[in-house]
Order: sequence, then C-alpha cells, then structure tokens
Amino acid sequence: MRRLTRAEAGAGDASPVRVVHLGLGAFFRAHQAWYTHRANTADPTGEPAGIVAFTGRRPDAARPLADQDGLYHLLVRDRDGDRTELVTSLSGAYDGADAKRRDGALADPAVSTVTLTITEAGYLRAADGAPDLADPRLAGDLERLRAGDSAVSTAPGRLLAGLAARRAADAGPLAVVPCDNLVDNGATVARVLTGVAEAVDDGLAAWVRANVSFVSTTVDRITPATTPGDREVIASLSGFADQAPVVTEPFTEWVLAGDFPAGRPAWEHAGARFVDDVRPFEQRKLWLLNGAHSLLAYAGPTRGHETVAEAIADPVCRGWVDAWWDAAARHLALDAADIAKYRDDLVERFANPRIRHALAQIAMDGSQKLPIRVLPVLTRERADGVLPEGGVVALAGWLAHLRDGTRVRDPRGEELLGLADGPVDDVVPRVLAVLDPALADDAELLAGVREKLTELAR
Ligand SMILES: NC(=O)c1ccc[n+]([C@@H]2O[C@H](COP(=O)([O-])OP(=O)(O)OC[C@H]3O[C@@H](n4cnc5c(N)ncnc54)[C@H](O)[C@@H]3O)[C@@H](O)[C@H]2O)c1
Ligand SMILES: O=P(O)(O)OC[C@@H](O)[C@@H](O)[C@H](O)[C@H](O)CO
Repeated sequence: MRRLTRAEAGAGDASPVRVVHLGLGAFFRAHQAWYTHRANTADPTGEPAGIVAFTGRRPDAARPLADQDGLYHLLVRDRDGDRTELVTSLSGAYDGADAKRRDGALADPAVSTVTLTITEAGYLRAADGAPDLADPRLAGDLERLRAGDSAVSTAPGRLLAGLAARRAADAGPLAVVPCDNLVDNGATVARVLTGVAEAVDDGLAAWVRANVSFVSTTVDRITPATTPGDREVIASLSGFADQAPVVTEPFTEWVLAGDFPAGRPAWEHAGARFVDDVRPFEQRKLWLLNGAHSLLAYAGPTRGHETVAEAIADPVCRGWVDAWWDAAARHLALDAADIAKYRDDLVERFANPRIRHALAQIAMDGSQKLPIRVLPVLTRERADGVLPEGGVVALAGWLAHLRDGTRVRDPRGEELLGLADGPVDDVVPRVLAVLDPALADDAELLAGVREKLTELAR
C-alpha cells in the first residue's frame, strides 16, 4: 500500500495560501476544501488557492493530514457505488493551539478569506445572540487578549487574536465565511466577534467593523464521521494508505451572500451560488433537512434505530418526518413544487444505505441546535393555533434522550440531565424552558409533549 504524499500521488506542489480555515473536521474536507479544489482544477490557467487549516479543540485531525502533505481522499457514496476523489487544496494542517502559526496565517496579506466550521456550540453565544462573556473559557480568553497574549482556547478568541495580528501587520481587509448550521450565520459571527473585540479594545473593535466582511452562507453535504472501515475501502479503491479520508454523499450545496473585500477563490466554478439573500435557502435547509435530522436523532433511538437510513425506512419515523415537513412547508416562502422536489430528494438522501450517519452524532448539542432547526417552525405553528405533530415528536424525543442520559453530549449537558430527572409533569416544562421560556407557558404544547414522551418511553 502506498503512502499518500504529493510526490507519490503526482499532485504537484501545495498552492499558495489564500484561505485560512478554523475547525478542521470532516465537513470542511467534504465541502469548503472540496469546492476550493474543484475551483482550482476547473480553471488550470487561474491562480490556485491553497488553504491552511487549524483544528478546533484537539490536534488529532491535523497530524495525519500534515504527514500526507495536506492530501486526502473523498469517498463519495451513492446508493449504487463508491467513487474516490483526491483533494489537493489543503496547503497546511495544524493544531489550532499553535498561536504563532495561526496569527501568522491570519496576518498574511495574501490571505483573503477565513472559513469556519466550529460547530453551533463553538460560537459561545448567550441567549440574546451576544457573546457569552460570562463563559469561563471566553472570560479567560478576554484576559489573555487584553494582555496581548494569543494563547487563547475559544474559536472567537482565536479568530480575534489573528485579526489583531492582521491589524498590527496592516495586512488589509478580509472576509469571514462561517459554514455552520446557524440562522444568518454571517450576522451571528459578526455579533459575537465584534462583541468580544469591544470587550478587549475599542480600537480593535473599530478595525474589525471597518475591515472584516461577514458573509452569510447556507451549506449542505451530509458528511458522517469517518470510521476505520471507511479507511479500508479508500485503501482498496485508491491504493493509498490514506489516514484522513472523508465519506460523503454526491449532493452538495453552497449558497453565499456578502462581500469579499480582498478577493476569494472562484468557488462558482465548483457550483457555489452567490446571492443577495441566503434566507430562503437557509430556512429550507435548516427546517426541512436539519429539523428532520434532529427529530430522527432523538425519536429514532426510541424505536431501536442507530442511523438516519434505518430510521427513515421505518414507516412510523417516516410519518413523523412527513408531518414535520408538512408543518415546515406551511411557513416556507417557496414554490410548492420546489418544496415537494426538495422533500423527495431528502428522502432519497436520508435513505442512502451506504452513508452510515449515526443518530448519536446528530443528537449532540441539542440545546444549541433545536432553537435553530425546530423552534422557528414550532412557534409559527403555535401562533397559528396548530399543534404540529413533528415538532411535538422532536421535543418529546429530546426529552427521552435526556432522560435516558447515556448518550448526552451537550455544552449544557450536566444542567439538562439534572432538569430531566423526575416526574414527567415537572420535567417537561422545566426542560423546554431551557430552549425558550415561552414554551413552558404553552399548556397545550406541554400536554402534547407529555403524552408523546410517555408514548415514546413505552
Ligand atoms: N457533517 C455535516 O454533515 C455538516 C454539514 C453541514 C454543516 N456542518 C457544520 O460543520 C460543523 C462541523 O461538522 P463536522 O462534521 O466537520 O464535525 P467534526 O467533528 O469532524 O469537526 C468539528 C470541528 O470543529 C471543532 N470544534 C468542535 N467543537 C468546537 C468548539 N466548541 N469550539 C471550536 N471548535 C470546535 C473540532 O475541533 C473540529 O475541528 C457542524 O457542527 C455543522 O455546523 C456539518
Ligand atoms: O453537523 P451538525 O452537528 O450541525 O448536525 C448534524 C446534521 O444534521 C448535519 O450535519 C447535516 O448532516 C448537514 O447539515 C447536512 O448538510
């Protein structure tokens, strides 16, 4: 089996770095790095863009990629078979704790763009969307940033330390492009970053306002965590002992709105769409795809399922998802035919038996995800006097997941486990109040969730 290096793969030299990425994980490799790779290869006469990527919390993901000169394979799986693609756009992969290299990359005037996949929880927002300055991790970073120390640990802290270095180097403006499943993610990260900057230094906050463009995006490509078995498949298909492959589906979408003051890779060559407003795409994706994912992630295990494909094949789960989609569709400002086609495609994508997307992975961080994926539809339905079955199942499933307690991974996990313990009548209002205090005042909703929770527990 051959070792994967640029020389062995005939991949040419690494491209000059134009993009910095924070949150080196599976999705970045299946999506933003792939778009950049495709944009580079679509126009061999254009100047290729390289990416230097930093891990978020642990160094692990960077090491095998560094050993492979940034190269890795995508294993693109559809119902009928596998194909592999070697991705060549990664010019460097480093531990996010490497402050010197991180600041150096962000202070490079040749860098025009910063992309982010730091998870919903990584933005460290308070309930009002401002940065949660009381969070001890962020509070610690603030002290270090005020002292000019870049050895910070949070994603907003690291991005801001790099921007302070860019300001000091007079390296010019750039675009920040969040690629996490958030509502209006450009404005979200702008609020967090400027809020943290204001708490550090007014001059830095003014520089951020004047020099950083926050681009909003809708991103889509179902990308489960890679397993050792996936590595074996890649090895047999490619002949390389790739230690950092990623499995993904053929479908991919990237919709962006915002300015790129220092330029950007020609992602449109790979199919990215640049629009004035991402909202219609965002609501369609977050409500229909991610909302159904979360519903299945919590309610699916109560029926013995472990993956999305297993759950969507179960007529009961499929019925819940259809009910959810009917409710969401009532509030989408889109053509009925578009919605019907999107739903049909989603059923195909969810049912892809060759993508083993673990419900437990999707279930992580429910306190951060449900307000984005489920509550917007639920609250609109309640305002219309409707009790939507899909929304009730999603909430009751989340409660069942918390009461089971064995798989809870959530930044508010400890608090939620405590609140979820006790008689159902007490638990339902106090847990739902964590998502939105108004839910605990909605007697009809509480009764519906209580009843469904009892049914799921059976
Ligand atoms: N996987 C998908 O199908 C998919 C699709 C669309 C969008 N996304 C977005 O991408 C994000 C990452 O997904 P992934 O599949 O790459 O996951 P992953 O676990 O492979 O990688 C996550 C990355 O985020 C970092 N991270 C995790 N928690 C963090 C925190 N609190 N602060 C800073 N960094 C943190 C990790 O260190 C890692 O670098 C998702 O949370 C989602 O918002 C994922
Ligand atoms: O990646 P997360 O953790 O935000 O959510 C899990 C899935 O719902 C999500 O990753 C979808 O697979 C993805 O959004 C599809 O594009």
